[in-house]
Amino acid sequence: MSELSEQQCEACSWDAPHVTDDEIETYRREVPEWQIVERDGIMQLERSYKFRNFRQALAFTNKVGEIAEQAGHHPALLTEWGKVTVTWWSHEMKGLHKNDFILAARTDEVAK
Ligand SMILES: C[C@H](O)[C@H](O)[C@H]1CNC2=NC(N)=NC(=O)C2=N1
Repeated sequence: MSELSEQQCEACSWDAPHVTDDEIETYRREVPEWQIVERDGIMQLERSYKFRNFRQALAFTNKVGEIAEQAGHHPALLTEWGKVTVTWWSHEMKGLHKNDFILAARTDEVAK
């Protein structure tokens, strides 16, 4: 199986399957820096990246926006001076889907 970042996203739908605990364990090996958080009962994947200033943080934010548009799957982005927090989850199904782990892996790629 190819690396997560190279795999294709599926179309988002309300009835798509949530990732299982076993799948989470497998996927987390490729995105170990990401935390799983629960907000309002919704499981989310979250990581913060540090930068030297706001301009670099904003440039990264736009790169993440670009991969989101390419995939048709979008994160929550908090852009601050020297820091960007990226949170992925599947809005329509109110939880974590494999798409979120694929996009987290792609986010790590654009952070390099
Ligand atoms: C119509 C549009 O494709 C859908 O609303 C997409 C947009 N981007 C999305 N992004 C995320 N993270 N979850 C979704 O359910 C989702 N749905």
